[in-house]
Amino acid sequence: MTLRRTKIVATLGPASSTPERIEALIKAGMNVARLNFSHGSHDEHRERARLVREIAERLGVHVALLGDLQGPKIRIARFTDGRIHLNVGDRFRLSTTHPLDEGNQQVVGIDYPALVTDCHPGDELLLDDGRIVLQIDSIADGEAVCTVTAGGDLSNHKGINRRGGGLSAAALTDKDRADIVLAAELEMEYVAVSFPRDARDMDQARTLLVDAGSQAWLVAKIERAEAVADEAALDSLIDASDAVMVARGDLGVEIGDAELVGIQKTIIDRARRKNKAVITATQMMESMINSPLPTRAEVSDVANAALDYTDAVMLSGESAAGDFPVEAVAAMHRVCLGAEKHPTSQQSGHRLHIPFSRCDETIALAAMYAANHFPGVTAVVSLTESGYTPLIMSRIRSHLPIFALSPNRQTLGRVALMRGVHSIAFNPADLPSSDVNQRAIDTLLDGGHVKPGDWVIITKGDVYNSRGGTNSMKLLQVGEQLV
Ligand SMILES: Nc1ncnc2c1ncn2[C@@H]1O[C@H](COP(=O)(O)OP(=O)(O)O)[C@@H](O)[C@H]1O
Ligand SMILES: C=C(OP(=O)(O)O)C(=O)O
Ligand SMILES: [K+]
Ligand SMILES: [Mg+2]
Repeated sequence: MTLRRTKIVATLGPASSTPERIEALIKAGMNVARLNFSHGSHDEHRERARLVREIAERLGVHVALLGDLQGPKIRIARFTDGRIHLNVGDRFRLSTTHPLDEGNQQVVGIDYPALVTDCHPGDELLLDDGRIVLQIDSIADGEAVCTVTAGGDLSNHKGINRRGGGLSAAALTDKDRADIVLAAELEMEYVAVSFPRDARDMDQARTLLVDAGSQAWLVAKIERAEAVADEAALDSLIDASDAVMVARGDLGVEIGDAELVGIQKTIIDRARRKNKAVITATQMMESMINSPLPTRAEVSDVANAALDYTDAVMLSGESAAGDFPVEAVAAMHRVCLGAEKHPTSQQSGHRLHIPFSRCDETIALAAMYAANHFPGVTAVVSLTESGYTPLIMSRIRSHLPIFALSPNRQTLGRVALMRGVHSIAFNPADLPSSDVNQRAIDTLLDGGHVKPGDWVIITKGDVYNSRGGTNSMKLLQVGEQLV
């Protein structure tokens, strides 16, 4: 089977919570399951996480869990009937005093008192990633009175942005703190911070995670106008993270859709140069919420993100609440494989003229350079403790698979997000060091990933228990007698 390089993140929700569905999603190609803490209870998330772990183990694959914090996003509360429909010209009120469970056709509650002080008549509010637009007519008695200028269905908990940005509270809320503890309990491989303003927000989240006993890698969601206002702002957020997400839902609303495509390319490129993973998110297969096939535009969007060399493409409503979650994963799988055949996916000019700064980085990049240039090589193998070496390796464009061999379950899950990296459980601790390379090759042979006569490149460190320990690479021919 052809290994897909571009990874698939799928959000789990009501449409993807039964054991059968989760199994089908994994078989169709879900590499990372996203639990969105903006929706659902802790017990629901616990149960989904348990199912993902259990089913992945039974199927012999590694699927990472990504917890996505709600952050300071302002959301409407709930409707008595779950949803309403707004028409252009309707008058609709957002109220800081209306009961939170009793939204109706005229008014819905909102748990953000500052809305009425931060907003002014004439401001435009965008709901549900911009699908619904309200113009504020007046503000009085704790309510914003609005006219609908773009209508549609509106359901519980949809987000609110102001056109032009600048509408949100402090970065980590009390709810986020509680959700971080849950992420630690569930040993999630990744935690995403929503609406970080700068590196301090990321540092604060990291401290909270470490205090909760979590080893999760941190994802900065790039979704504020401020975060992409200049290169320094973007770079400082990337530097403070292990991975970033091009969170196009909110970002597109804040900066406008015309700017979005260029910014996506900039974020992917800068993240990769800084040895960070990157996820491209939101509305990638949006029409598949109601349709079993994507549009040509969606096919093109997913393929172009893959050609931009994103690590992963993401599904939100398509897999969480749509009618065709498994088909959406299958469509992404198919489209990514197609895009990866294009020559630009395989040729690299990565950091050709830029010095390296660390030993493991130098070995990782040299290994990939050698692999890309020596035609006999069919696989790159990294014996890794933390997953950091395969992360660096996978920053370079290549058509060769990178195998991350690790004894650490969280590491095996973590590499599931990285482009072109495939995980294999492998414990070198009890082997004499002279046997380790042969045993690694045998493992690849057993999995049908290489055949006698192939060349493989193996990287490793002298000790197996520290991040950043990789200091050697070896070029070996499969089947050759090793000493
Ligand atoms: N755990 C969940 N429980 C209920 N509904 C969910 C859940 N996760 C996602 N959804 C639904 O799928 C939609 C799209 O998912 P997503 O993009 O993750 O959410 P949002 O844009 O609201 O943050 C949500 O608005 C919500 O209606
Ligand atoms: C992924 C995003 O965040 P959320 O779905 O939580 O709004 C986004 O805004 O694109
Ligand atoms: K979220
Ligand atoms: Mg968002």
